[in-house]
Amino acid sequence: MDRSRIIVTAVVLALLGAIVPIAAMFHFSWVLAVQEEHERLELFANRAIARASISLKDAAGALREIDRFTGDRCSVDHIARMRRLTINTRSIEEMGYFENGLLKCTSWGPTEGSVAQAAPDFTAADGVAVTARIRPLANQDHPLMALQYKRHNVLIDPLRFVDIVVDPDVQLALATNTGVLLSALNGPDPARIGKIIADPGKGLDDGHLFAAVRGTDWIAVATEPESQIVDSVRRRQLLLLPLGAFIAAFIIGMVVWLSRRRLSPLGELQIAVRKHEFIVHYQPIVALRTGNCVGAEALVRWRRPDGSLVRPDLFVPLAEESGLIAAITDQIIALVVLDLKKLLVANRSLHIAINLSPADVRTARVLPVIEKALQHTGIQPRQIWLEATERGFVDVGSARSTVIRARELGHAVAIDDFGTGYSSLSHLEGLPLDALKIDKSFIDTIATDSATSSVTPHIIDMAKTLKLKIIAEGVETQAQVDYLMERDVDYGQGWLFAKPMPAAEFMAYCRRAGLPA
Ligand SMILES: Nc1nc2c(ncn2[C@@H]2O[C@@H]3COP(=O)(O)O[C@H]4[C@@H](O)[C@H](n5cnc6c(=O)[nH]c(N)nc65)O[C@@H]4COP(=O)(O)O[C@H]3[C@H]2O)c(=O)[nH]1
Repeated sequence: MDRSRIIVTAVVLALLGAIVPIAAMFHFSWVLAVQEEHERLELFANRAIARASISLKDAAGALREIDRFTGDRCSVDHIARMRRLTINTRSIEEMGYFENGLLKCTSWGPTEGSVAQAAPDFTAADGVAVTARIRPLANQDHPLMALQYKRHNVLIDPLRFVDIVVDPDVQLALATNTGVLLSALNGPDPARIGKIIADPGKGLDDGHLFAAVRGTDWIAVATEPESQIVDSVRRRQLLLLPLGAFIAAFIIGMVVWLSRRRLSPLGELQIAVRKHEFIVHYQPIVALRTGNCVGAEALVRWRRPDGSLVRPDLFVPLAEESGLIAAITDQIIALVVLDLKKLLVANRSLHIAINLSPADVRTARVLPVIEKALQHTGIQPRQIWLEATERGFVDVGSARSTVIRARELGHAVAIDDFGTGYSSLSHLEGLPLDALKIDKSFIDTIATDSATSSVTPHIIDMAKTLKLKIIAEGVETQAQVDYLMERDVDYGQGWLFAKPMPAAEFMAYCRRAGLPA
């Protein structure tokens, strides 16, 4: 992902991180307020059911008691008994006695026997038959409910069933389980109640919150306008919005931190390692006397997703500092094998020099990696040279054991950029090296009157004393070649011969320049 895409992604994530938690808290405030209100409405509906059941139980008790009366029916005693029960039972408006399906007397006295017994809507669990709505002769506009047990019945004002204390904004309705509306409190909309009874539960309908509860014999519905929860929502918002703002700030902070990390050089390098964004260019090494190509130095390049190449001196120091260099070295080893296996197998005199970091030299970790990479390839270990700068040999003890082990495995080991650090002859004497690369800065002084120009012959002499092969690095002019050849320097590497190039070009170069016998 390139920088602009990372920035756009980070901005989008930060915006989402800011909006989503706050929007979620608005939503939760609403959901919690609705949930609480539903519970309150459910409580009212439950109370209405309990109230209706108590009323029904009282009325049924009165009916059973009058049924046990043994005297003459509709006698003074019978009527007086019915009246007493009517007065003492809160829910009962009137009690009546039927004979042959016609009302013969009530708690208020004998009747003319013209009122017929109403057909029941349902029979409750205790055997009491319920007729939901009957219109008494005395008050046709105010329907009552009739409960009937054997020959007696009682009339009940349905309002008694919802006779509970509720807020004025809460509307209550009670219906039979079969859906017949019995009574209502605070004037609920009958159409809405009808809809809710048909599908009882909790919810929001046309700006009204509702909760319906189904009892054994009844369904109670409590509703109220949605606007009633505004205060409750605000209260919750006051609590939850700071939490949302905190989460938003946390997410934005994380996005900024992660994107800065991702955009930092180290973050980019880590991703490059993970995505194997490295390639190898090969710079030919030539035999100065014949001009033949004897091998190449493998030089890493970081190919960015946009195709641009990053020079190693821009990222190798960071890779060494962060420890990522180990993974990069491993990838370079694998790439060298992949790129040049055929060429190396066909030309045993060719070698490829791989650069090791100081840590690689210190730990020797890289040796088994190379051993494994060469397995079953046909490439001989002596065709892989290992190069390390003077910095890699500072800790002589561990460097020495790595060099010894590398040479046991068949590799040649070269000291790179020689002369730029603090290596001295005595320092080198302790290391069983194979080759020495003279740094470009010394080659540059050849045929000049620079102050350091006198150092180059000393380095050459020193290498010869130690019987090391000498490779002159950064050769750019024929004058430098002539000078080096005069002093029997074996090999040269530099732009005069070729710049670092991809594997295919290097193979073509070798064919052109010729290979040693
Ligand atoms: N102006 C000029 N330059 C010349 C000439 N001949 C060669 N060079 C450059 O000198 C550098 C030689 O590599 P080095 O001394 O090992 O120095 C290397 C090496 O220390 C390090 N490096 C490169 N690849 C790797 C790698 O795979 N692993 C590790 N650990 N370090 C690497 O990065 C350094 C720089 O590598 P490069 O940028 O490829 O630069 C290369 C090469 O392109 C010339 O005639 N004129």
